[in-house]
Amino acid sequence: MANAKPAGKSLLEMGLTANAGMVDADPQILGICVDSRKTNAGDLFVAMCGVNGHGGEFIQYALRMDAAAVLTDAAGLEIAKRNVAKLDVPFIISDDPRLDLAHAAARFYAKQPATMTAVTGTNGKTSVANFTRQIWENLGKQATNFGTAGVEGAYTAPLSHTTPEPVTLHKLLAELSDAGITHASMEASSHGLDQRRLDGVYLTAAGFTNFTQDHLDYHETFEAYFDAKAGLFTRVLPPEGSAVINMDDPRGVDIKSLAEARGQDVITIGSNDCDITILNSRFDATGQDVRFSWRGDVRTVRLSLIGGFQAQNVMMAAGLVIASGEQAKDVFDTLAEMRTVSGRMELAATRQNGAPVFVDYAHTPDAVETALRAMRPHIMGRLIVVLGAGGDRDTSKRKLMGAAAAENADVVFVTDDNPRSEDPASIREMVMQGCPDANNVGDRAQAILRGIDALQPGDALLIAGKGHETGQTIGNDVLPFNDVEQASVAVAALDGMGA
Ligand SMILES: CC(=O)N[C@H]1[C@@H](OP(=O)(O)OP(=O)(O)OC[C@H]2O[C@@H](n3ccc(=O)[nH]c3=O)[C@H](O)[C@@H]2O)O[C@H](CO)[C@@H](O)[C@@H]1O[C@H](C)C(=O)N[C@@H](C)C(=O)N[C@H](CCC(=O)O)C(=O)O
Ligand SMILES: Nc1ncnc2c1ncn2[C@@H]1O[C@H](COP(=O)(O)OP(=O)(O)OP(=O)(O)O)[C@@H](O)[C@H]1O
Ligand SMILES: N[C@H](CCC[C@H](N)C(=O)O)C(=O)O
Ligand SMILES: [Mg+2]
Repeated sequence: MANAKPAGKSLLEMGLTANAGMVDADPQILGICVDSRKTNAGDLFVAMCGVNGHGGEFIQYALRMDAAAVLTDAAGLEIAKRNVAKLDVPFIISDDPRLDLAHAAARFYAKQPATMTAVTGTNGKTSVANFTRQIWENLGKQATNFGTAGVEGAYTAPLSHTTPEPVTLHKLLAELSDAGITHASMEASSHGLDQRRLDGVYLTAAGFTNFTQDHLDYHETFEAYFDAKAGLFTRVLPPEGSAVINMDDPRGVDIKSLAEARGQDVITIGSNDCDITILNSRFDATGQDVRFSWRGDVRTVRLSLIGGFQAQNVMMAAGLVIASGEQAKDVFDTLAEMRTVSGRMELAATRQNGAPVFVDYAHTPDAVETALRAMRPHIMGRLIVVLGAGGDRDTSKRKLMGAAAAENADVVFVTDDNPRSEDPASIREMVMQGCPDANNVGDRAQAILRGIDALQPGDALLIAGKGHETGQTIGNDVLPFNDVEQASVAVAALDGMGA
């Protein structure tokens, strides 16, 4: 792996000016750190106000580790003054330390793939980012995508956040650049946007998929959640960038106005009178044929993907690639090559009687409804679903997820999905409030086995919520668990190993 750690930089080179402490000093900054427990000598320590407390409390410890400078806000400075006798390093006091951190990290690492896109929206970010990378690859580019499933494509690495925090993000971008990656597509989570994690990235284009309920535990109101997402267009994407917008979502029109007000070019996607218009679709057991137009020019493509929403995601990826400079015809010529994104409507196993088992990452009410409704035209028989809801996450979505399952599937199994610190039975009870007739089977492997056992010829099973995940988080333990593997094991157990 390339060593992306740059030589030291002065505060000035990082765009920072000291306005407290030793204001005349401009030390060489050797690294940037947001956690006092990981601070090294020579680091810029960034003390931010967080969910659990103010990072200002930890300035005293960072200084003991010989941090060379501190970036914080007025409250952080007051806390430091209380805890430290003499502030003998430069302090940068900012109204928005997270924003300054993002730009400082960009200047510190100072490299990124030249062509970069980001996508936001409640659902579809990972899928769009992955399809964008696949299109670039098919056009012969050195490309990666990164987000919930880590870094994928010509460069791979694990990630702990969907949108990495600025230091991790810009270190990664420098590594990608050093490894010869010229094109990268990333996910912009609402947490990441709210916390300014990607404000230092130079984007050529940005996409908006949709806006429905999730993460109200963090954002509290729908408007705050929407504003966080809108920040991708009002703050991060520069005026010379292009916005690619799903107009079938009711909030697409709002994003379009915001993008136009900023002077950005707009490419619209939708089923009516858009730049890319999905005119018609024909679904079968293995995929779909899509008839669409690009600025009036009609084409068809065969996609080996299950679910009409996946065609929307593919078209959004095509829009992002076109917006980033590729010829539309070349882009559309690659679409038949799109492969399933891991854990997104992925065919995990097929029973001897022909009934398929799909694994999907639907973990919001809208995604559960969308995924189940999207499967209907592909199947002839009943639709069975296994789902749960995560612990330590938006509790108000649980009942709604249960209701979406009851309304759109014929048989429902409610099970566990990363209960984390919560009591798993209580989470299932909250889901069951939306689907009182469902089967309540806590053990996920057991629920999958029972769902698969229920499959008759022509039926299909959707195992929702964990997608590509490889663990079940119970308390602080992460037990190995993979829905795709469990589906194969269950089919083999029921139909015989040779099945
Ligand atoms: C709720 C949330 O997003 N929290 C993020 C936030 O933490 P925070 O600032 O609130 O941290 P805090 O615990 O209040 O501490 C305040 C400050 O004191 C510092 N500190 C704390 C303790 C100490 O001993 N020393 C010290 O210096 C902390 O580093 C922090 O800077 O800023 C941190 C640094 O950027 C993030 O790592 C952290 O992500 C936490 C771990 C997290 O789990 N975030 C999830 C919810 C998240 O971001 N998810 C989205 C995807 C969601 C989705 O779409 O599904 C993502 O992009 O991954
Ligand atoms: N365009 C879409 N509209 C509605 N639902 C979608 C769409 N695309 C994907 N989904 C549903 O959402 C699930 C998650 O998809 P994906 O992982 O691409 O979204 P995400 O936005 O990255 O999610 P996360 O917030 O976890 O990062 C899919 O498994 C599918 O059920
Ligand atoms: N990135 C999302 C994914 C949730 C997936 C689901 N398996 C869960 O644990 O709730 C989150 O952390 O909210
Ligand atoms: Mg994602």
